[in-house]
This record gives sequence, structure tokens and C-alpha cells, in this order.
Amino acid sequence: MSTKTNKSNRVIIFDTTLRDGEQAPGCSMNLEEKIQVAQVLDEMGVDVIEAGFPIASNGDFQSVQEVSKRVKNAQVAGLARATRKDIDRAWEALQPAVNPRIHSFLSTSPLHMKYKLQMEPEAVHQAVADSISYARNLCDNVEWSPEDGTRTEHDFLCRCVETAIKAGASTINIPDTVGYTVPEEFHALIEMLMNRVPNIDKAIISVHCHNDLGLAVANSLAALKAGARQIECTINGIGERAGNCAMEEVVMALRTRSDAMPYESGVDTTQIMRASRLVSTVTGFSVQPNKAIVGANAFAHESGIHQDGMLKNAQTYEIMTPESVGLTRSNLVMGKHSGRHAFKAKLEELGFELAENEFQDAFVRFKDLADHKKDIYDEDIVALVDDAVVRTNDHIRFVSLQVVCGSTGPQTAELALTVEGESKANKAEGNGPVDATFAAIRSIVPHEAKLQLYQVHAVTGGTDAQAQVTVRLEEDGKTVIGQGADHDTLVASARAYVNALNKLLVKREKGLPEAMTA
Ligand SMILES: CC(=O)SCCNC(=O)CCNC(=O)[C@H](O)C(C)(C)COP(=O)(O)OP(=O)(O)OC[C@H]1O[C@@H](n2cnc3c(N)ncnc32)[C@H](O)[C@@H]1OP(=O)(O)O
Ligand SMILES: CC(C)C(=O)C(=O)O
Repeated sequence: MSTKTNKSNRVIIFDTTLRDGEQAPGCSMNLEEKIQVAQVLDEMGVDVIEAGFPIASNGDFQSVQEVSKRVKNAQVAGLARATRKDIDRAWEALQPAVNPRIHSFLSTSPLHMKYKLQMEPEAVHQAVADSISYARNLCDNVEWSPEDGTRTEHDFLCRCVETAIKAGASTINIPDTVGYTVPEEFHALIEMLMNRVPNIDKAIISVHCHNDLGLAVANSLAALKAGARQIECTINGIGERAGNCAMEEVVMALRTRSDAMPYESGVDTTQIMRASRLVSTVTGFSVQPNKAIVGANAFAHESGIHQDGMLKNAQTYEIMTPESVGLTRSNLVMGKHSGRHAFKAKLEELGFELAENEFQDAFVRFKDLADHKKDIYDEDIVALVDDAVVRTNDHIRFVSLQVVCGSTGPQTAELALTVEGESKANKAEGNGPVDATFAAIRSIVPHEAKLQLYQVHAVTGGTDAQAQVTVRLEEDGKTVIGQGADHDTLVASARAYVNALNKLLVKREKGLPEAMTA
């Protein structure tokens, strides 16, 4: 039997950073941050933005609603289980969207049906028909996903896909929920569906791959050749467990190897670094230096033979240009004598668009940094601006810190914060300056969260380098990551801890509990 293929070679990019991406342990974004990310995704030409799972919480509902109001070009999707109340809630949240999409899912693998859903296959099959017909009566753009699709029996998968299309689904998304499949097998699975499901031409076939074996991108690309035309992915590959298929990798692979893979996306790749930095900043998940496309080393050449080759012809060691992903090689040298115009131009060059208050705040911090540090590198400005952006809408804000430390203790920290706009200060002792700083924070903002990780990274070389600090806090099984940057390591530590506390408040979705305002 010959394979039916989709005629168009245009690949629909479905971004799920705000839904599956946010399911990454420790990841949380507040409403403002989600809106910022959605606007960047919209501007960069993503086709569908999955903004959340509206039934999951009022916060998720509100973010889908607010993103729906603001997104101008992309379709906005809301996730729903195969129940009427989930579908109704998703539809309600999507009301302001110009192009809404309901995305409903139901597990079809024997393991999930028996143990998780505790439903017989016939009941699952019926629920597919019922839920999709119900969703289709509300919205003419409905996507259906057989969760754990790659571990589903083929006959049953074909039957459910056929039923979902008959019930009105216009996109069928095949998830590799647990990141189990391998490229050849996944290609064969999509090809099998293309060949066996009679009405498959009526739907776009999509894939949603997880990265448990590091194969999410390879599996997604393998599916294209078999006829898939939508890829679900996230910025920086964030997501449940080991994450999702990384959007920047898929999009750049299609662009760079169009000779081997004749498909195209509508994404403006020069916006990739901007999106990557924003997502890293708002989630607190730093990008590993050797990460493909967006890692700090992705376009760095240090060894002599490579540098020699690069000087003679950049193509010797670069398969894509840094400019193609939005990295610029700058001629603007920044220092203590730079003014607002140069700073604004530098920010534009680096892909930042700041609100006026963020810009003014970042400029003050830039001048302060320039007083302490001879050479200001692009990395310094990125760290500084990221730090300014993560503090937008914070309940708790850092004001000042004085620390006494050295070989003879006790080490003490005198800290001032604002909590919901009110000034608070306290002094604490600790086993070292960092411990004293964190003890001072706990004395002003009492909480039970445990410090799980404290990490310091020098943004550039030299003893005057800025410190970028990451802390991870855990409370009742919920983890959050906070980041802070400053030329003073202890100030950066305090900022990072305060950032994590603010994220904990978002996770709780209740505002500031009494215990925290003591
Ligand atoms: C593969 C994915 O990424 S799917 C998306 C996963 N994302 C999330 O779960 C994040 C948000 N989730 C939540 O906030 C909560 O799990 C909620 C609000 C959705 C549900 O909360 P609760 O009602 O307390 O249920 P809980 O999470 O404990 O269990 C899930 C229930 O949904 C059922 N369920 C799971 N998937 C589906 C589905 N697709 N359709 C219908 N029911 C489903 C489970 O069988 C279980 O039902 P049971 O309570 O009858 O045993
Ligand atoms: C809801 C579906 C698409 C999902 O996230 C998964 O299976 O991983």
C-alpha cells in the first residue's frame, strides 16, 4: 500500500511552553510572564500557542484567557481532559481568542487505560467520540491526542483516530508521552496511521515528543517524512521530566538541512535567542552551555585549529550563522561613560524590549555595575536585564544588604526588603555570610521552604565578574528556582532567594499567606 502524504510541506509549529513546559518540576510563570512569552511566540510566527490547561486552576484559566485576548496571529489552544466540564472550562477561557482551539486528550495504551483511567477500551473509545463531538459543537478547531500513543496497540489506535476524525477533530496529535519511541519506529507508526485510517486525509497529523531518551527532536523530524505536519514543542525544550522537543532545534534543523528535509516552518528564527532568554529568565531554568542552538557555547570557538578555520572561512566550523538565531556580533562597547541612547541601542541589539520602568531600572543598575567593573560584556548586560525583568510584579523586593564576614565569626547580615510595598529590615547571624543573608530573609519573611540548591556562576571572567546565583527551594513537594545577578555575590544570593520566594507565592496561587508577612 502506498503512503498517503500531506501535499503541503509547511510544518505547523505548536508551542506548548506555557502548558507542558510549565509542567517541568520547579517551573512556574506568573500571569505577566506568560503574557510576555506568548507575545514573543506570536511575534516570532509560531502557529499555535497552547496557553494552559484551564480546568487545572483559576490561575491557568486566567492565563489562557489573558493570552487569548492579546495574541494577534497565532491560534490559541487550551487543554482539556475528555470530560464536558474540562471542555467547557477550556472553551470559556478561550472566548477572547481570534483563533481558538480546544485540545482534548485521553489515554489509549493498555497500561494507562487499565491502571490510570481504570476504563475498558470500549468505554475509552466511546469517550473519544463523545468528547470530540461535544468539543466540535463548541469550536470548529478541535485537536485530539491519544495519550501514550506510542505504547498503544495499533488496531485500537487506528480505531480511535478514525472515530476522533469522524467526530470532528481536525488535528490528530500522536504523543510519545513517556519519550519511549525511537525515530524509525515512530516514522513507521505515523506511516501506519497514514495508510490504515481511511479518513486520515481530513486531519493534520501532529506529533508531541518527550525527551526521556534524548530523542524528542529526532523522533519529531522522523515523523515529517511519514506525513506529520504539526510539531509540538517548547522553547529550550522545557517540559515534564526530561522535557519536550526543543522548538529552536526543530526549526533550525529544518532551516539548515532543507536539502535533506524539504519542509519549512513559519518561524522567524532571528527571534530564537530572544525567546530562549525570556523563557530562561521567567522560569529560572538556565540553559546548559552546550545546548544546541541557544547554549552559550553553541557558536563559541576556542581551540586554535577551529579559530584558524573560522578566521579563514566561518563555514569551516559553523553550519548556521549566529545572526540566523538572533545573536549579533556587536561594535557597541559599553562602559561607565555610556548613556541611555547607547544602552537602549545595545538592548535592541541583544533582542530586549523593555517597558519604560524596566529600562530605567536596568540603566541605573548598568551604571552601578560600570562603576565597579572595568569591562562590560554583552553577557553582563543580559544577566543584569534578566535580573531586572524577573523582578517585575514581585511581592517581595530586595532593597539593600550589609554583610560582616571573615575568618572570625559571627558572620552577620543586615537586610532591607519591601514586602507588598512595605519596608522591612532585620539583622541575622549565620554559619557564613550566605547563611546569615538567608537567615535575615527568613526573619523578615518567615517560611518553611527548604533550600535544596545554591549555585554561583561567574557571568564573565575576571575577579570583577558579575555573579549569577541560582537557588532552588522546596515546600510541600513543590520546587521553585530563583535567580539573581549582581557584582556582589551576596547581593546576587539575596536577590536569587527573594526571586525564588516570589515564585513560591505564584505556585501557591493564593497571594501572600499570613505566615509570610509576620
Ligand atoms: C500527559 C500530560 O501532560 S496530561 C496534562 C497533565 N497536566 C496536569 O495534570 C497539570 C494540571 N493538573 C491538575 O491540576 C489536576 O491534576 C487536575 C485539576 C487536572 C485534576 O485534579 P483532580 O481532580 O484532583 O484529579 P487527579 O489529578 O488527582 O487525578 C486525575 C483524574 O483525572 C482522570 N483523567 C486523567 N486523564 C484523563 C482524561 N484525559 N480524560 C478524563 N479523565 C482523565 C484520572 O483518571 C483521575 O480520575 P479519578 O479522580 O477518577 O481517579
Ligand atoms: C496532552 C498530551 C499531548 C501530552 O502532553 C502528552 O501526552 O505528553
